[in-house]
Amino acid sequence: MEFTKGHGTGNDFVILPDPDGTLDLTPGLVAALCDRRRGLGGDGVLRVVRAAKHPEGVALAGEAEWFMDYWNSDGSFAEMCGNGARVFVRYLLDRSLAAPSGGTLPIATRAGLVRARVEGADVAVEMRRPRLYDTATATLGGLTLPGTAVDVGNPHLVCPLPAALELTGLDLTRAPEVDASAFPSGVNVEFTTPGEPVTGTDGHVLMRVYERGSAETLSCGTGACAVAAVALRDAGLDTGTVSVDVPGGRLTVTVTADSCWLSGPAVLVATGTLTPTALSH
Ligand SMILES: N[C@@H](CCC[C@H](N)C(=O)O)C(=O)O
Repeated sequence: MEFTKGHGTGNDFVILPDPDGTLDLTPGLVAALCDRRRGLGGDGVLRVVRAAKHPEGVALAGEAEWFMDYWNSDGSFAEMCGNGARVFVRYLLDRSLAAPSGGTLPIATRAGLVRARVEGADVAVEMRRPRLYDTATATLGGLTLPGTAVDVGNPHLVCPLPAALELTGLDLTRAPEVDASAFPSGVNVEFTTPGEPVTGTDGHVLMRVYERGSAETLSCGTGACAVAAVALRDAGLDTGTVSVDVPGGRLTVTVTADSCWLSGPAVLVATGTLTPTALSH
């Protein structure tokens, strides 16, 4: 089985080419691949499959040739992965499996069609405009923080820290507790503090994230979009550009009237051959 390893600001993925959708990808195999000691290691798996050959992609096959079949490292599915989409596009271009037309490349995802644009070392993807729809709390080590629930195709809860607390002080080795009735399918939880002003942007936020299905990661693209939308709302703005610093680097988010662009580096680091029978699943 051929694989490629890639990442976007440290959010890392095992990429599996499966153009005709013949691979028997199971939750157990995904978890074994993502195991950092016994497998290849990753926050998730990106299966590269023709939209026409995947039951969840076929409806978009007329608009996009490729479907991003994203799985979290615990073997669960997610509707969307912003960094994954950026790395997926880097892979398609690197392997000459697709080429932008009119500057953009469409890909199909469980959250619908996503358009991508290459900007040198960066890949930008256009996703739906984040929808701020509720309030909820997250509890971490006895500390309960209010937050904003945000839909970016997948669910997020954005919790700004009180001024006295530092992001680096949070213990994210365990999942924050959230109200399960507010998030019946689980939620990704972002913790934020304000950053220093960055030239050319309307905001600068620092964030850490505990991802549904993958625990703490170095970056979360959809999480950055959720965080940017909350920062803009808190600044009294409806649209704008926000720099979001994650432990793995910097993402730039531009929220427009009807969509959201996520931009940052997307890197492929290795390609090889895997022996699936050697994986403990
Ligand atoms: N890291 C991703 C988000 C991956 C999915 C998430 N864990 C979920 O279950 O919704 C990103 O870059 O957006």
